[in-house]
Amino acid sequence: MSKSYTQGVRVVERLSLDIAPGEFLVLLGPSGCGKSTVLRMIAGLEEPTEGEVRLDGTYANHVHPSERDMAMVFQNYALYPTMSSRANIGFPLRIEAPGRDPGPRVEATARMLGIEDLLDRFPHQLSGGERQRVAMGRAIARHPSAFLMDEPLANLDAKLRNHLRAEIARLTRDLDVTTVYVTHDQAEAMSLGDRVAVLRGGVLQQVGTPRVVYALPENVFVAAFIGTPRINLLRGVVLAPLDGAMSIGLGRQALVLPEPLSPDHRLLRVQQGREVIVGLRSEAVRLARPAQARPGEVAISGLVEHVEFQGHEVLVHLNTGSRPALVPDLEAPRPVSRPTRRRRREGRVLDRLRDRAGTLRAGPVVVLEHPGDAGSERTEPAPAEGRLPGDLIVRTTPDHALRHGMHVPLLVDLAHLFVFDHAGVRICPAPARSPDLED
Ligand SMILES: Nc1ncnc2c1ncn2[C@@H]1O[C@H](COP(=O)(O)OP(=O)(O)OP(=O)(O)O)[C@@H](O)[C@H]1O
Repeated sequence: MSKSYTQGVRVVERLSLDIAPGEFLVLLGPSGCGKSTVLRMIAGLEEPTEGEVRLDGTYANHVHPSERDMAMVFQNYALYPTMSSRANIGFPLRIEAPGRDPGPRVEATARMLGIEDLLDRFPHQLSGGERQRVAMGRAIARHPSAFLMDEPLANLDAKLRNHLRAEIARLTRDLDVTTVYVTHDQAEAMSLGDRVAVLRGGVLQQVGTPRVVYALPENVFVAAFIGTPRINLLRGVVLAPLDGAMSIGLGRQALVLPEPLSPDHRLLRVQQGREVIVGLRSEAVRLARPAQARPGEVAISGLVEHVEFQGHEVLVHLNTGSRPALVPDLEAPRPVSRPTRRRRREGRVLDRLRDRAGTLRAGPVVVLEHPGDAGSERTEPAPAEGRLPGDLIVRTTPDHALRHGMHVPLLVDLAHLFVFDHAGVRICPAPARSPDLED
């Protein structure tokens, strides 16, 4: 299905998703990517501009929200301020079955959520977490066929969020109710979802189990959006000389691919001379000398730029002489200078062109700052605005005595190497190859 609010501008672009009965599906993406719009179309609060919503296989575009047997939970609780928790939880039951006493269901729901002692309080007498529990109670009490949750934990502090997250996971599992959950928090998505659907600019990028979207991201955006610390993305170039070992040049250094080449590495040969993006999660690199290399590990080195102490671990920001690839939607917003009149006019023309094209809000997944000069011997990485120095972040234990300016040896585990083409699409591991992870 697609959705346009203003004519021609699609905020959801040909999204196709099958949600299984009892499944917990998370819609994940940055602010404004269309998650809530998708949820509202499922709820019936918005009608798709094109396409179909099917409920249990039946065309349902025109089915009124109240007829869809779904319960929504919002970020802002949306409790009736003049009603007690008891009345709030019982409200949908009274609408559904007027004349029947909602009491027993309300009591049972409150027991399930551990909020029996809050039933006679009013919303202004409750904390944020308690209000959200009451809102959950109101959704659960009706025994709907689906829960739709729009960032229900966004207004709570981190500790409470973790606690309620665990509660939501337990409740939805126990109740076995199909749940669609919207969030921009990847950690929340990964810990809750049976599957995670990653959206960007209204376009579905990938849908899969948390394990698959983490281990086999289909493009640079998914790779960068999921996982902390964020994956390292370095601009590289594939070097495949006829008479020597194949390698991926990373500015000042290169990853030499061990012989015999693995099937995935062999496929990289067609990229010879082309710019690629190398993705290394922090677990793919360790601080160790070349002599300690295990099979499949190759040596590079880096200069310590910054050491981030986190207690149980340390994040080391290194300069390896490569240049980072930027993922536009994920970079910190840059200060916008006031547009000149000319630029404003150009903006309007662009908007009109975009309108006429009918789509697409999603630009390129990745931006290579200076296309064409990837192979050149630039030794200094160009630091992106607002970023910490260094092009590679490595996780290590706190017992390494590291200081700014130290030169340290590194081992890269090629089993954890991702390679994306210049447009950001994953080419290694090869997309067709699906290790046992793909389920
Ligand atoms: N009623 C509306 N009229 C016009 N544009 C809208 C309307 N609702 C949403 N939009 C636009 O549609 C796009 C998607 O919005 P949506 O709320 O679905 O995104 P989201 O991913 O849920 O974002 P957030 O996490 O910030 O809520 C945004 O650009 C938004 O400005």
